[in-house]
Order: sequence, then structure tokens, then C-alpha cells
Amino acid sequence: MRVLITGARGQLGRALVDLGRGQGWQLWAYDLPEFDLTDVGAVQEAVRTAQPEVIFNAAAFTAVDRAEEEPEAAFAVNARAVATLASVADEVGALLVHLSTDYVFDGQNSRPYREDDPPNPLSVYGRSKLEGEKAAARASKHLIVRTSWLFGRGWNFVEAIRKQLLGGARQLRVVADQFGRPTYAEDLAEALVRLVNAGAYGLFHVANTGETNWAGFAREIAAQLGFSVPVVDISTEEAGRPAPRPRYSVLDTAKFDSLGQPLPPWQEALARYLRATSR
Ligand SMILES: NC(=O)C1=CN([C@@H]2O[C@H](COP(=O)(O)OP(=O)(O)OC[C@H]3O[C@@H](n4cnc5c(N)ncnc54)[C@H](OP(=O)(O)O)[C@@H]3O)[C@@H](O)[C@H]2O)C=CC1
Ligand SMILES: Cc1cn([C@H]2C[C@H](O)[C@@H](COP(=O)(O)OP(=O)(O)O[C@H]3O[C@@H](C)C(=O)[C@@H](O)[C@H]3O)O2)c(=O)[nH]c1=O
Repeated sequence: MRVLITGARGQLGRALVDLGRGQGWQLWAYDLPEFDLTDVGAVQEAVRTAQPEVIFNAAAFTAVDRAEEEPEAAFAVNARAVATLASVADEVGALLVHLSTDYVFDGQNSRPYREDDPPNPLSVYGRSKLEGEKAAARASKHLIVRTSWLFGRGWNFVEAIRKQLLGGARQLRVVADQFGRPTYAEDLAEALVRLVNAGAYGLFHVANTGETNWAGFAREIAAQLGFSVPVVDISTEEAGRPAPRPRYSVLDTAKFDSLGQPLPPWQEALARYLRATSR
């Protein structure tokens, strides 16, 4: 299969590249600085040269707090560049696989969010990703996958907690009033390939099984790393982050799960990630 991957050195991008090499794909893998998704000419040239059957767009502006200060940059990558990709995907007849986020929801639900629940993003990042979904949906062949709380090779919440623990923190203070589903990039990459191979299109929610809050996630990370450092529950207000985040953004993955196997429990996925990244 001829495959083009953007954001190839990001968490998901790396997992996709590894998976693709193992499956013998003909791969075109791009990322900053040599490839800028916001450069229309560069995107057109890359896609026209590769003539891919599938484009995985794993590139994004993912700094949620920084996006509040830099909306133009966030919208350029997360929304406008996706419109370019969608139109050039159509030109070469490629399937566009695009990633989105639980942060398109406002978190007011009391049950997990389904694909047809109305989005209402609270943050610049969430709004830019929702615009990106609309742009991706204009490609005649598209697969849009919302996921959440990703950890993979790169910078993520697990690494932020590990850094504090290794730095000798005597306690951690972590938000306990935001709920979601942690997801391992390797498992997500496999799920994307399964969806593509099954000929799926449209919108899907994909995440590891189970749900927690950030404090619960931090406790599990500390326990699996062998630290007995206490994790103190704090509120979103106490954390004082610039970007508003949904209080409850648990994704309902029944549509994906019904195609075959649900992804493994997030605790088991975390154990695999920690083994793979132990130093
Ligand atoms: N991380 C998460 O918790 C979640 C992520 N998602 C979505 O999943 C997808 C993958 O996320 P994830 O792997 O974590 O992302 P990462 O931030 O790990 O990787 C994104 C990659 O895109 C690159 N990139 C940024 N801007 C450009 C640009 N203008 N041109 C080319 N490449 C660019 C980044 O480069 P550089 O690092 O140099 O900026 C980085 O290598 C994204 O669509 C994201 O919105 C959804 C839910 C949760
Ligand atoms: C590291 C840390 C975070 N927190 C809080 C801050 C915030 O409210 C929450 C999450 O922190 P982070 O900033 O690491 O995570 P955040 O960047 O909000 O993660 C999001 O990223 C984007 C890209 C997505 O699409 C989402 O699905 C989600 O994964 O935890 C603490 O309270 N204590 C801590 O020590």
C-alpha cells in the first residue's frame, strides 16, 4: 500500500511509521522542519509525487494552553492545512485519515460521547480541531477518528508525571475533576490500520478501554513506576491552566468496538508503554 504520513515524528506518527514498515507499506513520512503542512505548494507537491492510496494526517498543533495565545497558528495547522490535504487527496483519489479529539466536546454530558453528539469546544485547540474535522469531511474518501489523552513516544502527560517523580517530588498535585480515556499511540495506530483495512469511512471514536481522571491516571503511573509518592486531588481552578478543558470527555467507542475487538484497558497499555520507554 502507498501511504503518506504527516506529523511522522509525533506520538502517533512514529507509531504509524513503525507499523507501516512492518507491514511493508511504501512510505512517504513527513514532518517539520523539512515539510510544513501549512505550505500549500509543499503539500500539493508531496502528495502529487507520492500518489498515495492513503494519507494519515498525524500532524497537529497540540499545545492546548499555547493555542489560546496563538489561535492563528493553531487554526493554520489544525484546520486550514486540512482543507488543502482534503482537496489534494481528492485529486489523487486517496483516502484521507484525519485525527481529532475529545476536546471538541464541552464536557457537560453525563454519559460517554457518541459520534453523533453535538460538539461544542471550549478551547481554541478544540475549535481548531472541529474546523479540521469539517475540512477533512469534504474529502470524498475520508475517515475521521477522535481519540483522547494520547501517550506515545514524545512529550505527554505520562512524561510530565514521570519527570516530577524522577525529579524527587514528594507529592503530586493533579486535577481530579476532568474525566477521559487515556490512549496509547501504538494501539491507536493499529486501530487506524484495522479501520482502513475494513474499508471504514466517516467518523469514529477510538480509545483504550476504561476511564479515569488525571489524578487517577497519575496514581497509576506512579504505582507502575514503583513510586509511593502521594497524589493530591486538586480542582481545575486550582490548576490554573489558561485553556478551558471539558470536565467529562469520555468517548463512547461502541461503533469502533462493534467492528471487532475493543482496544485493551488503558492500565495494560500504560504498562506496555512504560516497558517500551524504560531507561
Ligand atoms: N496528544 C493528545 O493527547 C491527543 C492528540 N489527538 C490528535 O491526534 C493527532 C496526533 O497527535 P500527537 O501524535 O499527540 O501529536 P504530536 O504533537 O505528538 O505530533 C504532531 C506532529 O505534527 C508536527 N507538526 C506541527 N505543525 C506542523 C506543520 N505545520 N507541518 C508539519 N508538521 C507539523 C509536530 O512537529 P513539532 O513537534 O516540531 O511541532 C509533531 O511532530 C493530532 O491530530 C491530535 O490533535 C487527539 C486526542 C489526544
Ligand atoms: C502534568 C500535570 C497536569 N495537570 C492537569 C492540567 C490539565 O488540566 C490536565 C491535563 O494536562 P496536560 O496539559 O498534560 O494535558 P492536555 O494537554 O490537556 O491533554 C490534551 O491534549 C490534547 C492534545 C488532546 O487532544 C486531549 O485529548 C488531551 O490529551 O492535568 C495537573 O493538575 N498536574 C500535573 O502535574
